[in-house]
Amino acid sequence: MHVADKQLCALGVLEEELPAIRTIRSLEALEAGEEDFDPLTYQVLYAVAIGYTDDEVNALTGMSDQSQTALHRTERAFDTLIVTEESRQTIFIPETQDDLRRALDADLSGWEIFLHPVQRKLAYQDYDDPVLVLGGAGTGKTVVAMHRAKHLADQIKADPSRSGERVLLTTFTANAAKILEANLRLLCPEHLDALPSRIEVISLDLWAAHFLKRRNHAREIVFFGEARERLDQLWQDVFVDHALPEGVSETLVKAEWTQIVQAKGVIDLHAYLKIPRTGRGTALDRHKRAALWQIFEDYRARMILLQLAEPDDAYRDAIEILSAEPAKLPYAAVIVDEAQEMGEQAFRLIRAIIPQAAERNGKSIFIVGDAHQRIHRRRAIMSACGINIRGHSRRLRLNYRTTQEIGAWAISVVKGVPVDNLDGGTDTLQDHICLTHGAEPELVECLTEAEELSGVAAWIHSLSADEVQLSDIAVLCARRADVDRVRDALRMSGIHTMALPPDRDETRQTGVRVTTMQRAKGLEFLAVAIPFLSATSFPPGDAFRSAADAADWEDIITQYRALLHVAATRAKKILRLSWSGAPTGLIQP
Ligand SMILES: Nc1ncnc2c1ncn2[C@@H]1O[C@H](COP(=O)(O)OP(=O)(O)OP(=O)(O)O)[C@@H](O)[C@H]1O
Repeated sequence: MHVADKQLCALGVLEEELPAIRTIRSLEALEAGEEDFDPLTYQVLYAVAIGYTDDEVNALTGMSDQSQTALHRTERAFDTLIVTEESRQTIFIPETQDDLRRALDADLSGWEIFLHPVQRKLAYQDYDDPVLVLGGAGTGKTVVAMHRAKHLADQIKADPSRSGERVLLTTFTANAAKILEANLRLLCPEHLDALPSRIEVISLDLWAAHFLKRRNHAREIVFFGEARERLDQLWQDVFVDHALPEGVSETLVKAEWTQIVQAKGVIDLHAYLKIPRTGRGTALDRHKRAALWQIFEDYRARMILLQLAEPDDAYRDAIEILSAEPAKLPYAAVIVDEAQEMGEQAFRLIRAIIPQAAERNGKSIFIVGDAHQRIHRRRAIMSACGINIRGHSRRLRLNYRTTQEIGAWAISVVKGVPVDNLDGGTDTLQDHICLTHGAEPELVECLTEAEELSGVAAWIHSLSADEVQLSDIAVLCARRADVDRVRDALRMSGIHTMALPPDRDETRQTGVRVTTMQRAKGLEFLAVAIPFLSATSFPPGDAFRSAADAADWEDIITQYRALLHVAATRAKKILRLSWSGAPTGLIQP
């Protein structure tokens, strides 16, 4: 690619740096020479090299100052932020008096005021087809999803003939939905508080459960806990009554049930014999499949007898009801966050809530996700579930949360792992850019776990001495049991802790946040410690309980890579990783 000197200078490159720039022949060489350039020059060169247009580069460089400003929460008044033409392009300008008052009065985060032009366009444009937004951790996918919800709810509010319509903003877990709702309350409380509310925020599991309850569905949907144990017992009863085909273990039967039969919605032997089992590690011939089908039928029959249902059953039942009465729902749109965790039945349900025909009447589907962060094993190809994005797939590339140093480390954990784009293609973080710089992640090798724990406590004390708020620090663990251990150790060192911040109200409480990596999804902290990354603890031994063969084993390792990637990308500025003995093979110390 040739870019003229004049053009580079117009984008902000210093003239005296041009000779050095002209020696660079590849992106790798540019990355290696980062230290040699002025930071702004580097940012411009990088953006040009990965194909940004001049306008995008200008927006990016103008943007970085303002996002920094917002993240540091300086006291600048809102009207001084919108004086320049450049900032007008890059920020979200309040459209109502209420929005403006909130922006001026409240302690707002960056995302409530700023939107990058790419984000703004995505959230505020009208589309004829479903839209998919991909982007690495911290690129503002959730922010875009929230602004999209606000935009669509604004349109409903503005048109009295649409009164009663609403936007369904959904995500994978109830915890993530809670966080979303708390943030949305800052952006557009009037839509949540309206009667009836113009935006409904709920996990898809719960949505399906409520929907079926209103339709007098008799079966209890089993998510976890005591009912889950009853299903485990059911499997044991079924195994007593059936001989397993040669070479097939109980673990394999259960994995086949979850990952093929339930995930793909297979309901009869004929379909099961024909279904492609892509990704499964153990071959099953016709004969074995027929034998397994008897086991599956028996398990299903017993489950129905006990009036229990698995989440995929619930999705399927809801889809069936909706297919018979599609027009009755109030939803003008479905917006999906964390879409990488949604399986086939979930996408089919979303399609059933907004059937294709309804798109002609202005109803819409908007999906955001990042398969690098898939921490559960469900996956799907959206177009195979009837959600055809017809080229409406967009990528967000700028990471507003983590420093370049933390981002690079987090990406190294998932490097080489093939990652999908939720629609049958592949995805990559090659063009991911972090907007800020900071210290390298601290990698700490210890002799024992006790030493690790006292190291984490000393680290927290030193951050406190540097005036970092305890509530801005998190310790993230792979296992629930470790959360308690960490809390005990920190308490002994005189450090106040809090198990989990489920919503905004609690973020005001003091105390270091100690939680599992899974529950940290959707959150962010100034400083994050991740202990217990030794070869014997990460992944934890019991993680492999459901592995039926080598392919499952690999899958679980990939899942734990993603989990560590998620945990590391929760850190905005400081990341500390530790292990005792040998480190996990998932990191390069
Ligand atoms: N245009 C922007 N200007 C300033 N800050 C922004 C902007 N967009 C997003 N942010 C901030 O970046 C951080 C990450 O945003 P968000 O949580 O939406 O990203 P994400 O892509 O959903 O992340 P993840 O996939 O890791 O959950 C948040 O602190 C958000 O406020």
